[in-house]
This record gives sequence, C-alpha cells and structure tokens, in this order.
Amino acid sequence: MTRGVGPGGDPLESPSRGFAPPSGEPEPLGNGPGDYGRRVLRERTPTLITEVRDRHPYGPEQRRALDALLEEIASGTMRPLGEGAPDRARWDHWGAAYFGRPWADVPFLWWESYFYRRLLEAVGFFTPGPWFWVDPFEYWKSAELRDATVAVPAAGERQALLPASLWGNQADLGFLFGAAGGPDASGGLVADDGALVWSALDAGGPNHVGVVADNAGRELLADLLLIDHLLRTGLAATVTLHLKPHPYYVSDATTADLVACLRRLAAADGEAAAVERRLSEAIGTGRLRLRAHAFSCAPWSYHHMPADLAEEFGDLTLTIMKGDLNYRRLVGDRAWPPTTPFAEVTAYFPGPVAALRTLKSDVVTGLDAATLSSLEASGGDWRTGGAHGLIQVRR
Ligand SMILES: O=P(O)(O)OC[C@@]1(O)O[C@H](CO)[C@@H](O)[C@@H]1O
Repeated sequence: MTRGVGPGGDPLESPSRGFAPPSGEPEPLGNGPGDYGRRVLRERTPTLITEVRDRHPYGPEQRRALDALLEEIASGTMRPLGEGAPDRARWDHWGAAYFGRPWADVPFLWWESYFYRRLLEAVGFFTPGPWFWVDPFEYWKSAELRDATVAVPAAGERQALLPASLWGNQADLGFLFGAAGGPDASGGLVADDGALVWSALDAGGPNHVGVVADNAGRELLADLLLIDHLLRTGLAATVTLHLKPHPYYVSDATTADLVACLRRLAAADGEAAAVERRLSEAIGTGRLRLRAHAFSCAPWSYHHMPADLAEEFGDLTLTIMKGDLNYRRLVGDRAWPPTTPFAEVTAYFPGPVAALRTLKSDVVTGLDAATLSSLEASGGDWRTGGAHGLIQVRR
C-alpha cells in the first residue's frame, strides 16, 4: 500500500497521488455503447437540467446558463468552471486532462461529479446574490421526506437495522429522472455479510464507527436509527457521520438535510421523538460527530483521498459506506469481474470497511460464482435496476 501526501496548498490530494489500486485493474467505466454511463449522460442528465429549470423561478441569467450546460453536454466540449468560482483552481487541476474534450470521452465517475458542480454554478449556488446557497434539489428532497414513514424497531431488534439502512438506498431521487423510473421490488441480497458487520462491532471496544451517508430523506432516517442504536447500546463509543458539503447527485444528504430529518423524527410519535433527542444530545456532546469534507464531492475514488481523511478512516473500528456512488468510489469505478473479492479491491482502504448498497450502476465485486450465474441467467437489469442489494465487509 502506498500513500502520497500532498505537499501543502490545497488540502485535497492530487489525483496523481494516493493509494495504489490493485495492479492490472480494468479500465475506468465510461459512456460507450452498453455502458450505464451513456444512459445517464443522454437521458438522466438532460432531464434533470430541464426539471431544475422548470421547478424554479430563475431569472434569465440562470436559465441561459442551464440551457448552455444542456447544449455543452449534448454537443460541445467540457469547459472549466468560470472565473471567480471559489474552487476553480482545484477543478482546473483535477480537470486538466478532460477540459476541451466531449463529455462522452470523460470517465463516468468524473464527469457526473463535475456535472453536479456545473449545475450549481449555473443556478448561482456559490455566487453571492438571490440564489446563493439555494439548494436546487430541495423541492424533491422535502417531498420525499414528507412522504417517508418512520418505523423505529423495538429495542433489541437490531437485525432489522442494517437491511433498513441498505434498502433505504433505493430512495435515490436521481431515479426520478431516469427513463425507466425508480426501482420497484426487492430482488434480494446478492451478498450478505450482515452477521460479520455485527461481529466486527461485538468483538470488543471501545468502537469508533464511521457512517459515510448517501441519500437524505428515508435513507438518512434509516441510517439515523442505526446510529442511534450503536450509540444507545454502547456498541459505538462515537460515530462520525459524513455528509456532503453541498447539494450533490440530487438527493445526497447535506447538514441541512440532516436537520430536516431530525425535525421529522421530533415531530413523529413515541420512540422516534426520543431518537431525535438522543441524537441531538450526542451531536452536542461530540459522541456523534458531523463531517462535511470537500473530498466527499470530489470526482475521484477513495484511492485518491487526502491524508487527513485516510488518517480518520484508519482510526475507526469500522467505516460503513452507504449507497451506490460510495461503492463505486470505494472499489474504483471499473469493470471488475464480479467475482473479484471485495477484500482484494478494498485492501488499500485504511481500516475495516463495510458497504451497504443497492445495485444501481455497472460495478460489482465479491459475488460468488453461483450467484453471478443465476443473476446473469435472470436476463434482468440486475446491475443497474436498484432491485438488488448487498452487504459486504472487509475487516
Ligand atoms: O449513490 P446512490 O444515491 O445510491 O446512487 C447514485 C446513482 O443513482 O447515481 C448514478 C447515476 O446518476 C449511479 O451511479 C447511481 O445509481
């Protein structure tokens, strides 16, 4: 394992440094025929731009910028952030190999992350003025949270907590903008290391657990119930919850979304309100620590994480990565043979790590051969449809 530490300046690691991926790794996933990235680029992304434009009373400046972004993605070449963007230098550095090229030539993981940054630029999110820090996805996030039901499992029923947190990941609002609609039914777990997750925590202590959150709303509610359980039972001495520093991938959870979830819990009956009180108190005392690291919205896999984040993860008993994008960033967004061991592709990660994810993109690792052949035989869209889930762990 090699780890490079950036020599000062921008605290985010240079993409050319970091942890080495396993040698002989497959190519990064792109946007060619048959690639999921192509569908996202051609269908989901234009729909999302149009929906954001139509749902807000933006002025001519924002509307023009959104239309220009639509056109650039469809037929132009990728341009850098505008002058004056607070993170322009960082993105210039990161995007040096991609700017000036058609979007379809850029790896899927990279362009999609940059797309969300450009959408925020177009709506003036970082520009002091009337739309400063107005979340363009709040409309969908608050509707989803309103509809969410809060079901607190009875004390002692911890078995339900991991599956609830996992299947909460189906509530990815990016699906609203896909041609095929959202995931319908559960296809079951294609890998289930749930018992190993609990045994990693039961082994002793004191445990310090990281939860790298994904979506707001019902997924974050389920995550909060899991976190409350860990803290209430003493299974975790501390929990660090990683949120996004700004809106991302439509429904990714920011601190504002966490606050909305806590209020939703407080307004619910019975035990849910008690969960909110305990969590708010834990935030107040530092047992539940909130993080919104800039790398959480970076277009790179965790192989490129900066030294401070690597050190933090290295100190934890277990880091729980939530959702599809975190999975892609954890194992590397590459065409791994699906039977490649999860432990092998995550060996670089600086501490024990678990993934709770519904399958919503081409990447998967750690399947056994029998599971893989029955999935292949099913003929369904099992890699990307969101109807299958996995719990994997590397201790
Ligand atoms: O991380 P999440 O919320 O589980 O999923 C994010 C996601 O919907 O966004 C991408 C397409 O837009 C896919 O990689 C993935 O399916």
